[in-house]
Amino acid sequence: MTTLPTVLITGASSGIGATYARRFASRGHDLVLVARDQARMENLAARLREEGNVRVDVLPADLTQAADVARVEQRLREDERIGILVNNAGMAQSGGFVQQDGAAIERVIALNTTAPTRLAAAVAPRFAQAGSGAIVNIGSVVGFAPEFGMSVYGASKAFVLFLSQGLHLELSPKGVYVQAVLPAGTRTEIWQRAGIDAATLPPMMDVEELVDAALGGFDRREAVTIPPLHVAARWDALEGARQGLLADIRQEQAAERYRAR
Ligand SMILES: NC(=O)C1=CN([C@@H]2O[C@H](COP(=O)(O)OP(=O)(O)OC[C@H]3O[C@@H](n4cnc5c(N)ncnc54)[C@H](OP(=O)(O)O)[C@@H]3O)[C@@H](O)[C@H]2O)C=CC1
Ligand SMILES: CC(=O)[C@H](N)C(=O)O
Repeated sequence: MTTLPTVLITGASSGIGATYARRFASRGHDLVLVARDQARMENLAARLREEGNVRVDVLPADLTQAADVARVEQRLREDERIGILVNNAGMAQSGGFVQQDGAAIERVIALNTTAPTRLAAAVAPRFAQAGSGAIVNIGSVVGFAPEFGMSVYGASKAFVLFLSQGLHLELSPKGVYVQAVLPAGTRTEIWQRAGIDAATLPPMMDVEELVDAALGGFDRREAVTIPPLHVAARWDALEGARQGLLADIRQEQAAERYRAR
């Protein structure tokens, strides 16, 4: 019998992360749950153990704190049963750029970019050595949309997409699967935590629908999964335009329109 890899999920105490935990447990995977709220994760863990005969460990960590990130990195390096990392923990923010203070900006960047990058870096060498493993990074369609007026959050999610695409190119030839998942508005606590009244926003996707679609992309080994994108050809066109732009960049000379007359 093949042993399924253990899945370490960050932000597993609520929303998308807790739903991933339920879905992976129902597929028979053991889990390591990471977030700050230990009691909430213990509750979820107890339910999953009861329902699914799976092993569930709880690893409390504040991923904006370097020492806590280091403990999770250590677990990822040393626990060889862990074969899937879901980098899901994240936070949004309300208000425009001029309303953000430095500490709030730093928290968003630490949680949404530094932590997932460090956790991926902790596990990637072991996965590459083994020739297997998967890293799932939760981005957002906001990363495409400076128009949404969430510049720091959107930039952090653009980073997640870029990082995922870079890791996909580097690691897939070594047998490691990297997936970026880009949800749009999904009904979770993220809105309330950011001080945004979700009732004032257009209708959103249900969290189970989002995670089931993301897992559909995972099973098909998609590099980028965008559950709310209805016309898949739009993504292919964007990628095609990007490749076309790269083909027209020539580093030895400025473009004609910038040359002195
Ligand atoms: N819901 C949406 O509309 C969308 C969400 N996303 C992304 O999905 C991901 C999950 O968000 P979602 O489920 O919606 O939101 P939730 O607020 O429900 O979940 C966020 C999770 O992250 C954890 N978390 C927050 N701060 C920290 C921290 N400092 N250290 C460790 N864990 C932390 C929370 O747990 P705890 O408080 O216990 O630490 C919680 O488990 C995020 O990356 C978000 O950006 C992307 C697009 C749309
Ligand atoms: C707060 C948001 O904007 C949301 N989580 C998203 O990424 O769509």
